Amino acid sequence: MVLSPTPHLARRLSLTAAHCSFSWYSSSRIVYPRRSCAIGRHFDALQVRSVAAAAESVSDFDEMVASTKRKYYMLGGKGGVGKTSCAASLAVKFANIGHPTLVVSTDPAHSLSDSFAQDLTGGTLVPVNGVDSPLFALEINPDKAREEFRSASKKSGGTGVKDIMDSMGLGMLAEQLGELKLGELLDTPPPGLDEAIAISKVMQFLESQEYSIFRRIVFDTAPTGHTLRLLSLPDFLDASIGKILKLKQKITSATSAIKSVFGQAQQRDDSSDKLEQLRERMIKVRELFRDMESTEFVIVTIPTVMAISESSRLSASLKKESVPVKRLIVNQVLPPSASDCKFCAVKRKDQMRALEMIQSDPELRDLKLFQAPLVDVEIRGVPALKFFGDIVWK
Ligand SMILES: Nc1ncnc2c1ncn2[C@@H]1O[C@H](COP(=O)(O)OP(=O)(O)OP(=O)(O)O)[C@@H](O)[C@H]1O
Repeated sequence: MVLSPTPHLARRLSLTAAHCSFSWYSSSRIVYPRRSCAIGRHFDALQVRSVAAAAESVSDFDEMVASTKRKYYMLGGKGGVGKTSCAASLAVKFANIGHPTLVVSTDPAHSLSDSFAQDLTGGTLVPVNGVDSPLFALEINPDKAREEFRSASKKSGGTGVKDIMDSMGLGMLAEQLGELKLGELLDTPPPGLDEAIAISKVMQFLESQEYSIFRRIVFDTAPTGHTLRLLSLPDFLDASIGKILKLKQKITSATSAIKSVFGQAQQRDDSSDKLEQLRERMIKVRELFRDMESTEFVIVTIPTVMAISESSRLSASLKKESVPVKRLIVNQVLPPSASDCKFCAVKRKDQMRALEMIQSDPELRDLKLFQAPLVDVEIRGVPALKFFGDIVWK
């Protein structure tokens, strides 16, 4: 099969390197740009065969689009491997296939705006232009989300309650509160907190009727370290908030008894409600992460030993936490070439070694593999994302 990009796209993605020019061809179900520069043909044939062998369990994208039920895809991996490019291209592909889609960045260092070449900042849903079905993007403002959590928690269980207790001479309870280490949590939020709050915020959006149209939700997540901490956070926050609320209840009944003695009216306490809501949302985030029916974590990696080792650890952690993980994208794979560029040949050999690692890695070998070629232009804007997505998501 030969793919011929439109002249416009060919210009945008003029896949030409200093010494090579490209056309498109497919091997098995993988489509590669073919370079006309001359690397030994024998070597090339070997490379094509082994890349194809390494990718024997090539993805079945049909499975990802088949259902009209809402599905969540979380793309994550090591920093800089191409998570945003893959997430944005997947979102464009879903939308063009006919699924109204929302793409969300929960990475505190957002790059969705750069990827779509559109201003998507502001923490609200922004329509992405140039796709067939509705595609909206959302970059959660981590500072705002964290502030919301801080103010809700502080009012309900943090300094606010501690001050009240101190003023009432309930120092012992204040000490108990100290044991919760809430102050620490609020002042130096652990990595992953932004993301947990961001995801819970998205859940809040999606609960409303207005957003029920979305069938595919694609998350561009923060690098691996954040993800791993994020997985344990809902449990941690659930437990912390649970303790705070229990303590708050004790204090409230104590204070209401005192107040009734002095005939003071009870005041409605919104902060507890808010904290309870946050807790419920955290529980939903935890459930969402483990829902085999609707959620999938897609690992994005590149063909280097370091990145694949990290992906293996990520996969193991996800499985240990019962997070469904079925697919692996290997991005930036050097296309086969007919040139004798020494650098390319050495680099490709190196990549082959890394690709072979996947086949023998117990954490990765059973995952469905997607390969994305390294292209020599930035994948930026909807036409480029569409083009890239058509190569990757098959
Ligand atoms: N297959 C590819 N070919 C060429 N360039 C690529 C490819 N994939 C990604 N890039 C480029 O690499 C850079 C980083 O990509 P991207 O922002 O998607 O990575 P990321 O994993 O989301 O990064 P971060 O961890 O910083 O959020 C971008 O300039 C992007 O255009």
